[in-house]
Amino acid sequence: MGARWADFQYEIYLNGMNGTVPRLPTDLTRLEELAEHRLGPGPVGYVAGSAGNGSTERANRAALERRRIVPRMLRDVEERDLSVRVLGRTLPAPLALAPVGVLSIMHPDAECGAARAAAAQGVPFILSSASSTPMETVAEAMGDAERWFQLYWGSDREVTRSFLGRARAAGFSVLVVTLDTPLLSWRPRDLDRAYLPFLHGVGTANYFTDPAFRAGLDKPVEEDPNAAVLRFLGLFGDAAHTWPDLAFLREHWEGPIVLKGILHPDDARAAADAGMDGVVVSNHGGRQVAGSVAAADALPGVVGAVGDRLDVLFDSGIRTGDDIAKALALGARAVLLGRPYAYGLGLDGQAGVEHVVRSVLAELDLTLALSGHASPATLDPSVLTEGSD
Ligand SMILES: Cc1cc2nc3c(=O)[nH]c(=O)nc-3n(C[C@H](O)[C@H](O)[C@H](O)COP(=O)(O)O)c2cc1C
Ligand SMILES: O=C(O)C(=O)c1ccccc1
Repeated sequence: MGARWADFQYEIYLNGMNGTVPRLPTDLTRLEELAEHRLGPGPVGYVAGSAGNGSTERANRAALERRRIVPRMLRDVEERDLSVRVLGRTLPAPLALAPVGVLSIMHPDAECGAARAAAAQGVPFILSSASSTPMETVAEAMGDAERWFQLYWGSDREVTRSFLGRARAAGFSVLVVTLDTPLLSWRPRDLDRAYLPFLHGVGTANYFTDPAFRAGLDKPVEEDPNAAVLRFLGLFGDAAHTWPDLAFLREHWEGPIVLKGILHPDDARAAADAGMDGVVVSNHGGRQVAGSVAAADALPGVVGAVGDRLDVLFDSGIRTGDDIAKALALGARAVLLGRPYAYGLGLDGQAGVEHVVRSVLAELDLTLALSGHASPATLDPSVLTEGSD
């Protein structure tokens, strides 16, 4: 219920009566700067960095900030409910944690810390193929909480088939297939430091524990880790896939499938034609195509093309509760939160991720209430205006 999210505001003020203030800022746009000061330059550079000169990342923020909410008054927002129906399930709020690989570079609790935080708050956790912890270990840390698996759809069918079987057996219920990363982009912050976590064996846990992956190695991973890393780099992506290949995934995954990285209405139509259940409008947080269309600018076109055929989710640039409100008003059913929770993890482990989730949802609840909306259901494009800068 909405009130539950807004309770965080009172909790913070009440703690203040004992002289306690939050350990992390409640304006989540400040987390990046804090992380830059407190965390190692290689890891924070990897998370904060993006493609080219960063223009896509800046465009993502500008496209959200340019849109402004027009608040309405006297509409009875006393009882509020942020829950939404997405992919046949009810989520307590229109939010999931985005797949973010290699989280052990942020904090030793890594994916398990983030997953426990998501579980504690009732928000789905999307585990990356490139996690630093095997999927079974993360699943165990979550109990029966909602978890989705993100697939890097690589060039080895046996490894893909094995990942899908393992993910289903470990209780991951939705498959999120990332299409925008068949190759890593030109990322100057990482290039200038010659920093790539995988070369140090971070982010390869699902592969190194996988029977199909291991079967393709001449020597066990433990005996020749470099050969294993090279095999990982050779197969994690596949730039030769085309739309008909989706039939393979449809055949081997029983639950909902969501395609992540959709920016063109025709690609969204192709997803629906291929029997997919959802898309994530995303440019990977500006980390893949420098000069790409801002994700929020691509959202209305995709919603117009397929909004009545499948569920449209959104990420890339979400930093605040009002950003979420804007994405929902543009037609997204829910959003994924990326970098902010990775910084929260880096700065304060599981508690940091919970702080980030509770802050952004409290802010969303209060933003909706103060704008005249008791639930996401009344949001539509008419709620927004494009103010002059
Ligand atoms: C450090 C880092 C690692 C990421 N790893 C993955 C990944 O393994 N799989 C994936 O689909 N997306 C990955 N993403 C992209 C996120 O899922 C999401 O699309 C992006 O973070 C959204 O942009 P934002 O964080 O700027 O809002 C990663 C993003 C970051 C910052
Ligand atoms: O860094 C990323 O953005 C990313 O998505 C990724 C790609 C390959 C492996 C791990 C993460």
